[in-house]
Amino acid sequence: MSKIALITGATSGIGAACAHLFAAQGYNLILLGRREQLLTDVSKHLEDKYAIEVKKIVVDVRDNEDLSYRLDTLTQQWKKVDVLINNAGLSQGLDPIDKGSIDDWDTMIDTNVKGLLYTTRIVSNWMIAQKSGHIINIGSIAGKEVYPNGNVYCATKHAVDALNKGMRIDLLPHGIKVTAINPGMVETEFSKVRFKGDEGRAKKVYDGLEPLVANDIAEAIWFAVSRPAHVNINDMLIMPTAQATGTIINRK
Ligand SMILES: NC(=O)C1=CN([C@@H]2O[C@H](COP(=O)(O)OP(=O)(O)OC[C@H]3O[C@@H](n4cnc5c(N)ncnc54)[C@H](OP(=O)(O)O)[C@@H]3O)[C@@H](O)[C@H]2O)C=CC1
Ligand SMILES: CC(=O)[C@H](N)C(=O)O
Repeated sequence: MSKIALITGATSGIGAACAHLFAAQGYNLILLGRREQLLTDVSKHLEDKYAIEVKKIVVDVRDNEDLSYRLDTLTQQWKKVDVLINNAGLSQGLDPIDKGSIDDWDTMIDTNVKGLLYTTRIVSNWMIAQKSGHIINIGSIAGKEVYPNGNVYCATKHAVDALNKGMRIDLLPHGIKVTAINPGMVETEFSKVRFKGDEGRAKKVYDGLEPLVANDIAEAIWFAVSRPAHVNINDMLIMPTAQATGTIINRK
């Protein structure tokens, strides 16, 4: 059976780019996201184009009960996951700590941290059973530096940074590789989501510079996954040439 990649947040951006790249490499895919139509469109396109098999799971990674149920009902064959890409995540707002929305904070913490934990808690056990696997955690430059008004989003990505290091220690004895991929600015739906659909404000983020595109990150992930058995990429920081630090550029 072909190798299997499980990708959270596969309906757009980096996750969708990873789905395309891994499909092109002949992987069968388990794709997760909340938007069913987008998931169906991506899945059908890839099955037609690459003659692979795709399992689509419409789920909110914040809902551990539903996530556990949907993953547990996969067949044993489909639980032989070779690569887990913990990608689902978002930012909400860009406000100073004294003005931030508690609901926004909860959404970011529940998605970026707890959603990643819930998924990993299940899939890591599948990998332990097969004594192999590779977990890719999508962090951010925001997990290395804090920028003005980045507060809670940066905190969630700092948490991912710590979790990545912890997973690497805990899972090494089981022959499981763990890698953090930390992008700078990537032009996806990220900023539109951050600014709650304000496309003008989202576009302004990238004014005057050439950001990364989703495939830049997918290719970096493929590099990490395709290293020989004795090599592990622990942590990769990938920035637009135009972005020297995590400081938000042109985001007002
Ligand atoms: N773009 C950037 O500049 C950077 C992005 N990152 C990180 O990269 C990752 C991917 O973001 P990016 O591709 O840019 O953004 P997008 O908004 O394009 O994609 C985010 C993906 O996550 C999914 N998602 C969000 N919330 C949930 C949820 N509760 N349950 C399930 N899936 C969810 C979305 O699917 P759906 O809405 O269908 O559920 C979507 O597929 C995120 O973790 C982000 O923090 C890191 C650094 C920079
Ligand atoms: C600054 C970044 O590169 C990142 N997209 C973020 O918003 O944290």
